[in-house]
Amino acid sequence: MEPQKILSLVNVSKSFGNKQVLSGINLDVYEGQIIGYIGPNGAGKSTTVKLILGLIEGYSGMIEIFGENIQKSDYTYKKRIGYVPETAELYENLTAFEFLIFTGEMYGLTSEKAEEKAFSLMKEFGLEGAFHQRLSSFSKGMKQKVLIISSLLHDPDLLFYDEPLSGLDANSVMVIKEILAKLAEQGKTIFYSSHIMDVVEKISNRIVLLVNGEVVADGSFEELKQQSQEGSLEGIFNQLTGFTEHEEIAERFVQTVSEGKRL
Ligand SMILES: Nc1ncnc2c1ncn2[C@@H]1O[C@H](COP(=O)(O)OP(=O)(O)OP(=O)(O)O)[C@@H](O)[C@H]1O
Repeated sequence: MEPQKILSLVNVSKSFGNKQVLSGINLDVYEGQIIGYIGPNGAGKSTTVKLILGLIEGYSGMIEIFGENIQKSDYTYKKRIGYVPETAELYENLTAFEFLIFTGEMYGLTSEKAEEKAFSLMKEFGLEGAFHQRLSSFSKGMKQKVLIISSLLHDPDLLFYDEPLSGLDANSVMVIKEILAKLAEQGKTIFYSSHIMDVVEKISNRIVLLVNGEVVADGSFEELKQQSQEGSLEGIFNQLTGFTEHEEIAERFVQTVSEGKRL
């Protein structure tokens, strides 16, 4: 059976004022794919994700999710989506329990089911003792785990993760990587945006590189490696973004830092 197309971007362009941020993005994403969506700071990655999620508006081209044009469909498709944003506004005064019940119910779970699932998932992360504590008292990594749980409570088919491992320790990173691989095996589709190249290299089965709002590479790590003759995704990234100046920049930076000190 042909894999199902989950997400499609056709010639999508977006400008903020007179600044063009995305220039004709074409992308078809299929069931079970883990897309590593990478690119330099300001390339337009978050903008792409926010457009797909309907969080920002005003673009040209077409975006389809689960076969429906998002400009024409109602909001029901959102129930099948999970999202961990780059910077999250957590309701810090709520406890983890309250926050997770709230998001679970918003996505259509009963409060009993949301509580049961939220507690079990918190427990798997070793956070059951903090279930009734306010999020304001959570460490960065604990908050990140709560966000990951909230993105999965309703068992979505399509996941958008923007730097999801931010603040997580090495053990937790291993667990999340494994979880993502298992979710993809079950047919979930994951759109994964990150700057941590070795993680992207390991977990993605397809890598899309965005530079200045344009897709400049799209393929598996093995395919990109063959095209570029570089051994690591970091090397491929440097090569395709034309960046070779790290030593010179560091040299000038440190020189400036050490200038003009009064003794
Ligand atoms: N609401 C906005 N208004 C004006 N410009 C914006 C807005 N959001 C993003 N931009 C601009 O769009 C460009 C792309 O931003 P975006 O956040 O999509 O980049 P990114 O690839 O996710 O970067 P990073 O890796 O740093 O997170 C940047 O130049 C940014 O300044």
